[in-house]
Amino acid sequence: MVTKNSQRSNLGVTKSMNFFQKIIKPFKRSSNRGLEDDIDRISAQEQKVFTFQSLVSATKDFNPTHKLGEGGFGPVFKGRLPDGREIAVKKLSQASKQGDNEFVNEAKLLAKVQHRNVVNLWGYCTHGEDKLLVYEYVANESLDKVLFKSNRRSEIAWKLRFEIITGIARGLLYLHEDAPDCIIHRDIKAGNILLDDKWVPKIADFGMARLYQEDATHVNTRIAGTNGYMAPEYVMQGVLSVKADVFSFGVVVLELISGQKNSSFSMRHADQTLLEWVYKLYKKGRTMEILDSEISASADPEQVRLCVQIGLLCVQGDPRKRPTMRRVSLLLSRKPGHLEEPEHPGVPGSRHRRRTHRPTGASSVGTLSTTGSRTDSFGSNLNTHTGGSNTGTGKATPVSSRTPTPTRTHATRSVGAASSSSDPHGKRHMSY
Ligand SMILES: Nc1ncnc2c1ncn2[C@@H]1O[C@H](COP(=O)(O)OP(=O)(O)OP(=O)(O)O)[C@@H](O)[C@H]1O
Repeated sequence: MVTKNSQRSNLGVTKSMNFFQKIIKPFKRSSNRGLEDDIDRISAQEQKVFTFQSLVSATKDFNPTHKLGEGGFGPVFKGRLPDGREIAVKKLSQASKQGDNEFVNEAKLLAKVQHRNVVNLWGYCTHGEDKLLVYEYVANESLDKVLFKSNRRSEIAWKLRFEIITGIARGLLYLHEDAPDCIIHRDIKAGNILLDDKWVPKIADFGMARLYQEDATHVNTRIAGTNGYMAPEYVMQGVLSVKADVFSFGVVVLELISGQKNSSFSMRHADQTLLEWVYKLYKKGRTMEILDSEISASADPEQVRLCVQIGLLCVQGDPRKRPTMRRVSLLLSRKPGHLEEPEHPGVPGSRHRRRTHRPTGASSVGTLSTTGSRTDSFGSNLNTHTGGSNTGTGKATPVSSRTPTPTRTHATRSVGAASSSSDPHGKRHMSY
């Protein structure tokens, strides 16, 4: 039996429920929507996807006043995200013929490459024909501008230069041995070292070869290196290994010490390169004469000598003799006991290279091709298998026995004789 009292109290419950629902209803709806928005945002962040509209807003519609410059891969714009973070947006030129899916897959992989000494890729965007990469913005200029194109050279005193050398070494070691997918940069040069507001060096443009695969008809001269920094074996025979990056690193080290640009040094002194000049002075025991006169007062002679010796070890003609980046980092981080004597430096190559003949089934790297005969003991020839992993056994796969693939190439880690170490992780691919 329903009493008046119970009716009244039921009414009270219903009334208060209605009241409660009224209060929470709009809140519930908006909180659901908020939740959905959050999930969308978080998943976009996870996927590292930027909408085109967000990049248009961030760069004020790619306003020319926001343009930081234009390199071989296309223009770069400075932008600011709604959360205040500054970004550098690289609009890739159409030369990247990749399809959207392939681009997205490669960009996702590159976005996992995160280190204090590399320019971190925060995400990407595809919009019609456009493909864009979104990087952290690095506030100071690139090393080449500070060192060669301004009168700011003296701002980077010796201590700073030593720290820059150490930072680049760490970044390269990470790319070679510790990144999720092992990366051979192929274009280490002063212009690809960006400096942040605390002068921390960050390696830019890593992994671009993944986004700019060339095909049989399209010769991509941009991705494979720059004048004055390229290892001779890469230029002449198309043999690519981590040791090619070590060579380029050595050139940057010697440029940092001397304050002289290798390519313009050769123009001024027709008969020798910066590397040969350094080598001769080193051999004569006149190492301190190599040092940039602008910073001689600030220099620690012992550190200068160490860096010259490391630089010269890195630019040796024979890649087997060059140290790995792990060894370089170790040498820089403590006083070396015994450091071997560097041999004569190799002749650095330029961008204008000879295209060698490609044997059937071999895959090309940049503008160069592998040759079946170059399965050197230093071991870093191409491995064109896409699915298999580098086992770290150090055995270079003969080019002729490999499965050709037009889209992706991997190289085996350099593990041969004297100087190379095996892949500590054993299972990582080589990427360019
Ligand atoms: N993440 C970044 N933060 C700040 N500036 C950047 C960033 N990335 C690139 N830049 C600047 O944008 C300009 C163009 O850079 P980009 O790397 O595309 O070409 P480049 O280094 O000038 O030439 P190249 O393509 O021959 O290497 C340069 O001035 C570079 O310093």
